[in-house]
Amino acid sequence: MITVSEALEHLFSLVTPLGTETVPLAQAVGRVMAEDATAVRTQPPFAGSAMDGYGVRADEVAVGAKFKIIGESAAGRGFDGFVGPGEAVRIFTGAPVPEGVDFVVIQEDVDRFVNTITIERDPGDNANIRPAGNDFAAGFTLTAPRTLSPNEVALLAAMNIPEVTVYRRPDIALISTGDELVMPGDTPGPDQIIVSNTFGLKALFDRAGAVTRILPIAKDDPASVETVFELAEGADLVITIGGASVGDYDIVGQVAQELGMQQSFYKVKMRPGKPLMAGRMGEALMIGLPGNPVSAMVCGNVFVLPVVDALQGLPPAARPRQSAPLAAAIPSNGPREHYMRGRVENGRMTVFERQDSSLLSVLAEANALVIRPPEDGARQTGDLVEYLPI
Ligand SMILES: Nc1nc2c(c(=O)[nH]1)N[C@H]1C(S)=C(S)[C@@H](COP(=O)(O)OP(=O)(O)OC[C@H]3O[C@@H](n4cnc5c(N)ncnc54)[C@H](O)[C@@H]3O)O[C@H]1N2
Ligand code: MOO
Repeated sequence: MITVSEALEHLFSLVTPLGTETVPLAQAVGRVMAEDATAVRTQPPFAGSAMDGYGVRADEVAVGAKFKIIGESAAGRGFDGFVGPGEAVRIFTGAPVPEGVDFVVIQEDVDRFVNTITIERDPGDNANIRPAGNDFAAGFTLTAPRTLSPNEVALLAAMNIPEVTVYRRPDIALISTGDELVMPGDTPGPDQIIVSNTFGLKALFDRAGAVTRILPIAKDDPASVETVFELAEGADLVITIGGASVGDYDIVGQVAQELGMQQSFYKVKMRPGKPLMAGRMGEALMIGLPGNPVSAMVCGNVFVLPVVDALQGLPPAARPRQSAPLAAAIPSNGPREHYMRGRVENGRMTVFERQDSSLLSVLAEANALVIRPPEDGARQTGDLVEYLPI
């Protein structure tokens, strides 16, 4: 059996980043930018006032000083003239600072009588002026690749970039297998259960930028699995759930290979998630996830998300780990790398008692997978453990 990091390396070797497309800025959040974006203008393009008040000459600012108001500078409509000694301009936040002005006295520190102001309170040392280019200068570059956050979308807008070149969203086809499975809302027979992790996985992948199609559930017979595989035509990534282990009805690997899947690996030294498989299937990448709901979700986080990232042109790498001290002791680990469900709160990690890979109610409580190396000894309260945020 290979290790988790070896399996990830194998997966990355099967990935070729997808092509690119151009999208309007309003649809760019969460997408991976494919080309550097460079500002063609300086922001702000002029020295602007940071406050509402009166623009004057700094060397004249003193409590008791009087100024004559000679005009107004508003945002979008500046004052064209020159402001000389003893003169002031009424100025508003975001307005261009006129020539001659190098200090804005906020209006709360001033008494105004008709067209004259008197400084009543010490305005301090802050000139309340933002210099031109205070935010960024023309030529400033936001580098690619990066997954665009709302903050970066705002920055691109300020840079006057109306559309962005991004990597195409991966098309993922999700196939659940098993005679026992019915869709949520259907009426299950006495030996049946509701398909669940399919929906969790779609949510997980779509949040990472993919467009995930849930295909019809395949029955535990080769003809049915084959038919549903055909429906996956065109997908960048075909993901099966279940039928991956060694039971008589675990036929996914065999059918996939009959359809031309070139297997890269089968079985990983981890817990849960041991019966993971992957390979190439024509143009697509195929990943076979174990059926146990928590195993499927753990493998989705550990393996599929980095693949979704890499398909979208991000550097091939595991999702970053964090660390936290344990809130309570945990026993030693066995021979497989264990991804234990836990919850980090107020900087301390609680590892849950119940770790069976069928427990979605426990997974839903978790916000972390605590990573235990193989044969890791017992850990005490306060010991630092590594985890993957989920
Ligand atoms: N003799 C052995 N038995 C098992 C081994 C082993 O090494 N030797 N490995 C165990 C491990 S570990 C896992 S994980 C499971 C994985 O089995 P499969 O991938 O073949 O999954 P299934 O048998 O089809 O299903 C397992 C379990 O999960 C339920 N399931 C499946 N798909 C879904 C779905 N989409 N939504 C909700 N639940 C699903 C299914 O009903 C089963 O209860 O094998 C162990 N056995
Ligand atoms: O490794 Mo299985 O994935 O324990 O449940």
